[in-house]
Amino acid sequence: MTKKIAVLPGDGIGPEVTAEAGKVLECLRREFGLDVETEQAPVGGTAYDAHRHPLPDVTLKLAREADAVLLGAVGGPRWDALPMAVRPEKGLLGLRAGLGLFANLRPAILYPQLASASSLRPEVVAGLDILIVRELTGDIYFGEPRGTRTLEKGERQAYNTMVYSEHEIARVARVAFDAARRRGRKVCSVDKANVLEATVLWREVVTHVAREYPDVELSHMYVDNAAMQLVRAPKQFDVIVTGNMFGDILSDEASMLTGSIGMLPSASLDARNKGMYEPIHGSAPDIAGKGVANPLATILSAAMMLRYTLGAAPLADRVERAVSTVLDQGLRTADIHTEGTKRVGTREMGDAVVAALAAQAK
Ligand SMILES: NC(=O)C1=CN([C@@H]2O[C@H](COP(=O)(O)OP(=O)(O)OC[C@H]3O[C@@H](n4cnc5c(N)ncnc54)[C@H](O)[C@@H]3O)[C@@H](O)[C@H]2O)C=CC1
Ligand SMILES: CC(C)CC(=O)C(=O)O
Ligand SMILES: [Mg+2]
Repeated sequence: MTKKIAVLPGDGIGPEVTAEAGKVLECLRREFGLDVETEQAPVGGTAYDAHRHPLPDVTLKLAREADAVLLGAVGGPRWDALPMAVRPEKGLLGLRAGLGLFANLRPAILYPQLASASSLRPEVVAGLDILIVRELTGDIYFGEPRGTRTLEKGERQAYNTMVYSEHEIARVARVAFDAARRRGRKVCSVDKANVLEATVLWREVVTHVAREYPDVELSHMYVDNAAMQLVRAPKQFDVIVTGNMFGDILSDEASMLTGSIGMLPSASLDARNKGMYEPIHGSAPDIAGKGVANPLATILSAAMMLRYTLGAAPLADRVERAVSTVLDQGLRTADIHTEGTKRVGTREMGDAVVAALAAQAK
């Protein structure tokens, strides 16, 4: 049966990079018989401009009814002064919560061709393959109470609440342990249990869940140390499981080990592997509209969609192979450009991936 993909381009470079992933899906349809149809809807700032809300009902409905969602990015300076409740980022958080996407898989894999684009020495990152499993619907991003109040003497005070329940921790921990079983059988749980009660509970629950996985080695690390270890010796990690905020920050850090934030895809999954797929980066207002954004993170997110939700792992392999081919050809967007390689724009990079994919059908 035809699978439906909701495409939510969003803001800034979002439409530029999702357009290239769209071309890749179209190529898979044409050349390899992938049975999908796509439908677009607004999210983020562009949705606010059109509907006065960053997540209009029509978008949430489309996302709920679709088999999978492909999202670009949301946000930008144009909407930064809006009240928090209608900021573009709330549209994204609303989608994650509304679809129950509690597990965010962020693979940080170094393509060998990009070793010299990494911010670390090639020998430190060669062969890097880390999976960050970030809890996505809890923590300080969703905790109540939150807000701003005025104290007696007229000074304003703002507050947020870091909160985790046992079931939220246990379910994402199981995702991490299950993933570790399919790879290096090591999970490092990252927390701040020396200071924060919410993460004392995190550590307790992860330790408890680990008993179900005697074949997987569990370690714990404080987040400040983890941030340091990621740039000191990143290959010590196999699967990292952590909360929403720490995972957000550590995955941006890990992306640079692979050459660029423009290389890191993600899958946000519910309990039945229905998912939303998006690059880990934001709307990059500094380069939006210039045609220079790296579309590979979004194209690789579409590959994750093929693998996790559409049951088309062989096609996911093909897309990843096509990305490797264009890197072999020496094509680089500005963010991964190094001496001796050819600088290309967003569209040229997307077209090259499509050409490499189509060549596999010959
Ligand atoms: N998932 C989402 O939709 C996210 C949205 N945001 C929003 O995006 C806006 C900008 O946030 P920033 O903190 O600047 O983060 P950002 O990820 O948009 O950009 C950070 C830096 O990375 C570069 N970059 C990002 N993606 C790139 C790509 N594909 N190719 C080449 N370079 C790339 C940007 O040019 C910029 O210099 C904000 O409104 C923020 O709230 C931020 C992160 C995630
Ligand atoms: C709205 C933010 C939480 C988006 C973000 O930075 C992310 O998901 O990586
Ligand atoms: Mg982020």
